[in-house]
Amino acid sequence: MTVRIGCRDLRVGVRDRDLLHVEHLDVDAGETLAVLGPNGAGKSTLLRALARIGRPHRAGQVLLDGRPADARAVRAAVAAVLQRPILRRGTVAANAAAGLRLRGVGRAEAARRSVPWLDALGVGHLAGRDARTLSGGEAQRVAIARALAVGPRVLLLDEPFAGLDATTRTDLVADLRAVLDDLDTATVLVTHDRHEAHALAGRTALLVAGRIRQHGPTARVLDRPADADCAQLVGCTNLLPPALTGRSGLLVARPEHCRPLRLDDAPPPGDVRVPGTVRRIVPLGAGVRIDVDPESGGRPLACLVPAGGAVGLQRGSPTAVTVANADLRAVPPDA
Ligand SMILES: Nc1ncnc2c1ncn2[C@@H]1O[C@H](COP(=O)(O)OP(=O)(O)OP(=O)(O)O)[C@@H](O)[C@H]1O
Repeated sequence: MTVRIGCRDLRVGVRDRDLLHVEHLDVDAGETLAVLGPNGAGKSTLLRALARIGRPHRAGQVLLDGRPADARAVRAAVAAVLQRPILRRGTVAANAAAGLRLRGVGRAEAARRSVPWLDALGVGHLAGRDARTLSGGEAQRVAIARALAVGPRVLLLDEPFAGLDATTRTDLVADLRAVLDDLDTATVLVTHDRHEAHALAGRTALLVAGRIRQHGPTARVLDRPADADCAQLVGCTNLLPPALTGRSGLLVARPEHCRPLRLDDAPPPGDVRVPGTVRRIVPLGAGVRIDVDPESGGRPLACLVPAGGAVGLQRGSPTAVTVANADLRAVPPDA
């Protein structure tokens, strides 16, 4: 694999405040890297700095093919898709061709090269439609087709699925995955959704407060959070300090791995068991979320169980949140 785009010691700031400081990031040709972070972490700032658009970065370098690249070289290599697609007046076909037209390609050639991307993204049948009449999901597909039509060496996606309903999002994620699998484009996907990272990216970087806290193969990052902030990002939202578990060190667990048992049910040996009281029960369609206040105090623990899993429990019921040893992860305590 060859490194297609990267950065070294990249800093972006306002006045005396650094919004972003990324020491080292590389994305290979044909690879998708997810940048996962909470609101305000600096994800869009990183994407814009990589694309060399907007505010100039304060320090550091953006690399293309391993060498420092100026804004012109980066812009020639990169196509970006933003959270809310901006489509121009005119037909869907004209919008899909717009990136190529901007790069000086003639009208007929631009149409010839862009129409297959509309087909690949499942919106070929809308080619003649006024682009401003499209739904959010359709518009996002056209925006992705427009970006891919230019044959970008680097594709930057800034929360491209935000604002889409669950079914539309799942369909688009699957279609995009199939398209990207056939390209040697280096793709950076910014998202706050770990499921999107899992579906699309071989590697994931967790960005917290402008810094990369953890970085590695997506499956490993999602399964082995490096600290409590990373644990929250990857869905291990239950914090189990020693006072709750009797064990040394901070443990974390996913709600789907926590079960509210009756107080007199003996958990299998080795499982952690936290006695408490049901705080609330929230039906969530296919499942039920049961929040439990631990007896010894601290933040409530969330249990996600299949529908029917709350039988016999109500607000105020005594219970014991139980987690199998294999589902617990140890993280260092906050610095
Ligand atoms: N011009 C600016 N002046 C001051 N602060 C700014 C400016 N632009 C961005 N910021 C701050 O920089 C931080 C990072 O913003 P950014 O948009 O990159 O976050 P993000 O991770 O993409 O968030 P979201 O998920 O909400 O889109 C935020 O705290 C934001 O308020």
